[in-house]
Amino acid sequence: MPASRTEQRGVLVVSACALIDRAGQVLLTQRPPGKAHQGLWEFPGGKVEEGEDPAEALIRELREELGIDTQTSCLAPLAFNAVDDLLLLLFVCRKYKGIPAPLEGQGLAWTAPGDLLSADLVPADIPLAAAVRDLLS
Ligand SMILES: Nc1nc2c([nH]c(=O)n2[C@H]2C[C@H](O)[C@@H](COP(=O)(O)OP(=O)(O)OP(=O)(O)O)O2)c(=O)[nH]1
Repeated sequence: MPASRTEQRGVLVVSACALIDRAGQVLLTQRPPGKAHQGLWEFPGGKVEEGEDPAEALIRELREELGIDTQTSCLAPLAFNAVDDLLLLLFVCRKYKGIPAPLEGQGLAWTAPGDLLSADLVPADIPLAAAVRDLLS
């Protein structure tokens, strides 16, 4: 798979999403065994690939990982975090088609905003989770 432009510059851009259901809960997904941060919880999403913008990458990842469809107009930028060579972009999405399913065998947890920071999060996600909690409380 070709390296993205940002990877070549030494920065890995990752788009992720606070997916919010009608009850106001937020979806966390669990990193699979054998990968960095295995077993920790994160927001669904993934790396921005060559030729994609961050929203396009997120739409693709949500389809691949969870089997849901959304569109750029339903993604609102909320926050970012930059740690080492990782630039993490967090969007909020309340409007999507389908019911999120663990298509890659990952754990899924619908989480109340007030409980987000109690989850065993990937470290870079802690300030992002605080931003989501503040948005929803
Ligand atoms: N998807 C996602 N990744 C995150 C979050 N927080 C965080 O630090 N990351 C990191 C973990 C990974 O190093 C990278 C995400 O890339 P990824 O999910 O496509 O990576 P991966 O290792 O699962 O996939 P791959 O290398 O096999 O392609 O960003 C988050 O909230 N969501």
